Amino acid sequence: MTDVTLEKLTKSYPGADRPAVDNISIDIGSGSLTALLGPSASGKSTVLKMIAGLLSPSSGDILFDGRSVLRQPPDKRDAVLVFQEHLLFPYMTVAENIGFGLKMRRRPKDEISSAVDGMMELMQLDGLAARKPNQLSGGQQQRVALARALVLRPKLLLLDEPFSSLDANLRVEMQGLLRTLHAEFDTTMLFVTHDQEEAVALADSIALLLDGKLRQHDTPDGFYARPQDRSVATFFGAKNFIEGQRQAGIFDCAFGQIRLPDNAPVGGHTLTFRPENVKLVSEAGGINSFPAIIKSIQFLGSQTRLQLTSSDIRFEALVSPFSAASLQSGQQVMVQLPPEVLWLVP
Ligand SMILES: Nc1ncnc2c1ncn2[C@@H]1O[C@H](COP(=O)(O)OP(=O)(O)OP(=O)(O)O)[C@@H](O)[C@H]1O
Repeated sequence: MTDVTLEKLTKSYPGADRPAVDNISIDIGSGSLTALLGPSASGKSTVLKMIAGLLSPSSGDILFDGRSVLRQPPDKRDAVLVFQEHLLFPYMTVAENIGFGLKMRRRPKDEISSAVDGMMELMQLDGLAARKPNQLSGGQQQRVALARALVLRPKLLLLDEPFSSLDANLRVEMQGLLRTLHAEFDTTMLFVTHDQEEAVALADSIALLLDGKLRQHDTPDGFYARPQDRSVATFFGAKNFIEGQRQAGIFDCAFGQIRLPDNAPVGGHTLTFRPENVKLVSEAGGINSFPAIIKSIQFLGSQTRLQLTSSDIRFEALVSPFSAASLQSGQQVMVQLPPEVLWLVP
């Protein structure tokens, strides 16, 4: 396991008008499963390649367990990078692909063969040893790519959009497998994804990159409960942003005097709350409750989306289909925003 620290890491490609990676500082804890999350072109792959040693930073440092690795070539970093396109050797069998790294390290033949057998079993690749990559499904190819990386027992495993080419069911299966592997191997894992749901489902910490900058590094629930700013909240699906004035523990806005939680950040002037945290209540008078008119109702299967307005301010709620069963557009309802689900962003 390796603790990875990025210190003011910056990469500017020649001719670009802004750095692809801009002054990123972060500590990726030893043994963690961390997602590097961001939309396309936010700099995720560039960070991964610099950590793997395939690209040199323009400035800043990369430390493994407190020591700079900038002068170490990729093969000396004990970090293995698995690409989205698997990049298996097409002319080698599955077993040869998996054993390739150990062969390069000149390990004895019987050691390679037992390590390969062990990985084939762990990755549920039994019976496929003699196949060539083009005789495998996409999911099987991804398993072979993971096996080829993990057989080297790297201290750091880097995965670039590992499951993006797989269909939804296979994706969920591979995500489960990755979590199992993380629990089984003493490896720090850092994976790149543009999919916020995948990051939340898999990672124990998420680093969000937007335009090459690190916007927030937090636990998955931290991004929902405590987004640092509006762009972070929006990336995580927040819809409700209400302008107003903060006065101590109260937010004065179109909904009235809304009581804030004690930990609401100082300096925030926009109230945000998740649609799923809006409560429908039967009576007026509760804390942070106010009337609203239903503008539209959309059945989504396991939830129902309500578009609401109160004092001409639109907001969204997600409620259970059961509690929405008797509702109609145009109807007035009482809603409640419990203080603990509220947050302020700048
Ligand atoms: N070799 C290169 N030369 C010049 N510019 C590059 C190079 N590689 C990447 N870039 C640019 O750097 C920026 C970040 O690219 P990067 O591939 O790191 O983003 P990403 O977040 O991984 O995107 P994606 O999810 O689309 O793969 C982009 O604007 C891209 O065009």
